[in-house]
Amino acid sequence: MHNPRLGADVVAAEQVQDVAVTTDGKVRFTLLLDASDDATLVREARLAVEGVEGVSDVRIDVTDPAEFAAGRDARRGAQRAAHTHGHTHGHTHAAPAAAPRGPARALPVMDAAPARPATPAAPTPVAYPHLGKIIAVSSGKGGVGKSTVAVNLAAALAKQGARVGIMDADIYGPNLPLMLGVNEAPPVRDNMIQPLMAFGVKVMSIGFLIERDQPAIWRGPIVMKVINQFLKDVAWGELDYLLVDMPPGTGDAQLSLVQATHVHGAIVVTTPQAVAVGDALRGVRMFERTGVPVLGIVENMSYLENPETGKPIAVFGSGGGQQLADEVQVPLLGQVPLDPRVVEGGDTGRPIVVAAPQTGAARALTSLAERVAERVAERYGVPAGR
Ligand SMILES: Nc1ncnc2c1ncn2[C@@H]1O[C@H](COP(=O)(O)OP(=O)(O)OP(=O)(O)O)[C@@H](O)[C@H]1O
Repeated sequence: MHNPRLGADVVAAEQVQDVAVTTDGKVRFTLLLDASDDATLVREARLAVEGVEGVSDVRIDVTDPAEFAAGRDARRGAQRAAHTHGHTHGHTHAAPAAAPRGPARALPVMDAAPARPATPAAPTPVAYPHLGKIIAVSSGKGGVGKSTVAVNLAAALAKQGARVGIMDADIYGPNLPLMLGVNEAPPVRDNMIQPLMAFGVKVMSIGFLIERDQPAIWRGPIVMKVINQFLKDVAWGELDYLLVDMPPGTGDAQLSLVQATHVHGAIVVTTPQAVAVGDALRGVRMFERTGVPVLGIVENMSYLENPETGKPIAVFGSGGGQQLADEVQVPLLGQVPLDPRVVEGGDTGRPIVVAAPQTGAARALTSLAERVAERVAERYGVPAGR
């Protein structure tokens, strides 16, 4: 497998580490992925290994090369310390052979303990074909209107006849209940959590399960559990799209989602200011590094419409979304104007595409939904039954 950045094979370039194989064909390895590495390497590596005869399962831990090196040094230090403690038993210890950094240090066939128990292997993503295309709506920083875009996109896709679900993975600030005007404990039937319905969209939020004022004491591992449970234990039925409203930034939830399932695409929301665009760029890179195709950029709060002429007034500068889209070579899927009715829609639980569909903002969000459906169809074909 060739890495275009290095002009070399990934194995020769020592990007593949800690290879372990079980007798029943499970393969696990660490892939060292530099920030500037090609986005598709993870998926290519998975496909390449899956294509090998006898391989039944592939787990890839994607790690930053610097982090990997730091972790290795720490492990070596610990190994040395362990070997220098006083021994009363009679055998001699071989010096802790500093593991030769040969290319792709293949461990022998391994059925017992993992080589590096301190770093749990990334779980193998589970496919949920009945959920349709899973699309993460993300942003580099908070407050750019990511949840607003997500709920309006969901409602607009449903209006266009698609079967749509939306869930949030934001344990710190779940916005869906307020923005979609639904907030009650979801019923449980046959051990499955029943999603709530709003504007033709099936909704599941952490906000349904926690008290509004409860402190956000949940951290990392809980995110993974919640995401898995929402994917597995919610009675979504057959969907065309499942939108996931991600927390801002590039943290646990993003990683948890891509480890939990195959994410078909990401939409990155930004505002026109350069600073928001810089954060968004990091968001895009994160998805690329984990093999999730970025479907495109949405520029929100792009401009204000002059109430008399309808002409755009650039309040926060202009061109940021396009600049980001050009830089990462994905389309700018839409530009949504600033409109106080968007806020009202969010606060009253009636998304603007439903409450005031004739407004410029609603029209921009509706055409955004069309563009997203087109992008998904270009990549994966038109959903069955549509
Ligand atoms: N196009 C718009 N015009 C006017 N107000 C908007 C627009 N988009 C979003 N807003 C408002 O901006 C605020 C932040 O939006 P939202 O909660 O969707 O952002 P977010 O990026 O999801 O933030 P966080 O992830 O931090 O919760 C909300 O009050 C929302 O109503």
